[in-house]
Amino acid sequence: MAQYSRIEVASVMKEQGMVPLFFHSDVELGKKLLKACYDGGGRLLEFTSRGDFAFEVFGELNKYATKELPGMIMGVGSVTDAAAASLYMQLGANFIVTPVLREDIAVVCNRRKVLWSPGCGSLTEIARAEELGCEIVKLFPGGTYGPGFVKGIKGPQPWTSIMPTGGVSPTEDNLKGWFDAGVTCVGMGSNLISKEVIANKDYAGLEKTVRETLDLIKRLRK
Ligand SMILES: O=C[C@H](O)COP(=O)(O)O
Repeated sequence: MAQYSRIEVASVMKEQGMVPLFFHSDVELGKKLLKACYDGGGRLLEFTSRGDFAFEVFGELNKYATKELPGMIMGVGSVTDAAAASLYMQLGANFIVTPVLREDIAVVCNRRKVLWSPGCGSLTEIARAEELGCEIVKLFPGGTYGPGFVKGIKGPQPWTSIMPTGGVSPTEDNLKGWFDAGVTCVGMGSNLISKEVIANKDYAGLEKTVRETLDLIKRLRK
């Protein structure tokens, strides 16, 4: 079961300002990516459920993180149904991210007091997610909506915590736009843990980018 309460998870998401995410079916490679993010200062990561053996791979990565990376919070994204959410929680997922708002997933996560973040694309969906107890909503695909959409939502709903995901990149221009608009954190996959990083096994490069991006986010928030 989850090792961190949803309050702890939400607070690390907010503090870190970024949720790195990836999928790979190779456990050993996944451990190296995880370690690079951790050594770069990351303390929370989303493994996306996007391919063969995702359950097994997550189970192994979570065991590794629990044993070798103290304080690392592991969650699962791209979860599309309540059965999968339940299984991932059984494997120790500390949070669940979904591409769409599904009330059955909200129910199973709430029952176990596990933070869930649904992909939303309208103010009506966001409001419904909050009624169901969502703390941080994922704006998906974030790049399609843009920072202007976030600014618009923060007008009538200043309490809403938003995590744009999809098309976010670790550049100053891109992140400044999002944080100036008032996001709580951003989700970052292919522009951070890129195909090139994986193909070249550039773990040192990933560690450096994670460190620099976390520093950049701190600076942008001042
Ligand atoms: O839900 C995850 C997103 O599809 C990741 O998008 P990204 O690779 O553009 O960061």
